[in-house]
Amino acid sequence: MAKIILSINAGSSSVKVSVYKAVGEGRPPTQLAEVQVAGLTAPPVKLTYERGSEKIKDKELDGITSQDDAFKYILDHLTQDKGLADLQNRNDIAFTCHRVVHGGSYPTAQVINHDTYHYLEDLSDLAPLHNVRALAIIRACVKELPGSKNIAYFDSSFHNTMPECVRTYPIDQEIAKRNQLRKYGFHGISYAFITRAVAEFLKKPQDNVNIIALHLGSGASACAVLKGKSVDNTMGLTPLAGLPGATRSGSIDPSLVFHYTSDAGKLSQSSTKEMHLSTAEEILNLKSGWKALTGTTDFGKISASDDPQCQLAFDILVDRIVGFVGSYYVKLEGKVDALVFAGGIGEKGDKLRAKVVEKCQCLGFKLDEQKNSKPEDAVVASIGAKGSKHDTLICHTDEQVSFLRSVLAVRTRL
Ligand SMILES: Nc1ncnc2c1ncn2[C@@H]1O[C@H](COP(=O)(O)OP(=O)(O)O)[C@@H](O)[C@H]1O
Ligand SMILES: CC(=O)OP(=O)(O)O
Ligand SMILES: [Mg+2]
Repeated sequence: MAKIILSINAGSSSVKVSVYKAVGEGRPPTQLAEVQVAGLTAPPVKLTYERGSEKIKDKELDGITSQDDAFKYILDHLTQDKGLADLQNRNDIAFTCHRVVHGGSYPTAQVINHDTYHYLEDLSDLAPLHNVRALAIIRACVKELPGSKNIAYFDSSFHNTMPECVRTYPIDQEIAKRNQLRKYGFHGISYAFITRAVAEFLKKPQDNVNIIALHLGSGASACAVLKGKSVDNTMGLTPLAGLPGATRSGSIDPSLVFHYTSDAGKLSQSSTKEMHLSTAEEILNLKSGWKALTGTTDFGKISASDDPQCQLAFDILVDRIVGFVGSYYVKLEGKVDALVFAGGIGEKGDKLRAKVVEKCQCLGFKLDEQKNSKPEDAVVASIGAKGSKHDTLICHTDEQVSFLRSVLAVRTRL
């Protein structure tokens, strides 16, 4: 019987699952298929599926409203695909690897058992759009796939190398330690993939790579990578800090919430037994960002529109990104191999890339316009102008491969 591994990535607006087959000790598993259910914050929800030459693109789905629904749909889709001969039965699935955004102080992948599950559950309030949903999928796996082993890897782990002065918030340190209030940073699974892929592209050892990386998806962040390690990330205690996103405000003056509503500290109506969300957290995580400014969370539409609110949303993202690029350029002392764009917006948004790089021209970044509008279809593609001081790259990040590698690295037997 084939040993099938599912890599499950519950993002804030999508669920992406890659299917792999274990081919034996010491050899990397082979990828059989990739499936994505996207648009959970901007219906219609759409299915994309790829297995060899078999492709489904943007098929509209009804009745799917959560990451949990999406996962169950994906599981049925995979087992019912006659062309996926190695996965005809749920018992074929031996391992389910999960992207969990907040891993607290976990440095490496963890097998899910009673203790690890509850540790992650306790962290749910610190990643309200993510952990609760990833844990719901883990519970679904335990129920629907009793024969498979669940292993989790974390978006926060890559940032464990951030210096203390970056990690520490200037607040009462006794309270900070007791309540684990510090900057954790997120999108680390993607930044680990980007760092490794860019090192290969530049033909440099990974511990010699300095980049400013931008993961711009429904959640957006920037990361400063020095000698292959994260030294700063714009997200913080939770994924709310830093850049704005589809439904998130990004960094604002923290006292704004008390002026926005006097109910800021009360539990929101969408709180559940699993998710304790204050009114302020709900406003800043779910009712802000592009959605609040433009009514849509689709940044492709926002970029193409000449509506003034869309243009404002576009300009806000550009402004916040270039602010962090400048800050990280200084943190890296100008020794920057490349500025790297990744994530749905980073990979597809040529207009945004053009504007960001134009504003960063004073630092030595310049685009080749033709390459930017028609980038090479490769994992990493250069879009920088010939002769510019620093290169600009697009990286097609693959979080599912990245956390699968991290799981394999801890030598869980496959
Ligand atoms: N052509 C495009 N230009 C700019 N943004 C785009 C384009 N196509 C898709 N996007 C945006 O990419 C984002 C989704 O990114 P992705 O990284 O896949 O999401 P998630 O954070 O859920 O993993 C959405 O905001 C979507 O609108
Ligand atoms: C951490 C985070 O914000 O993830 P996503 O962009 O997938 O929502
Ligand atoms: Mg994502």
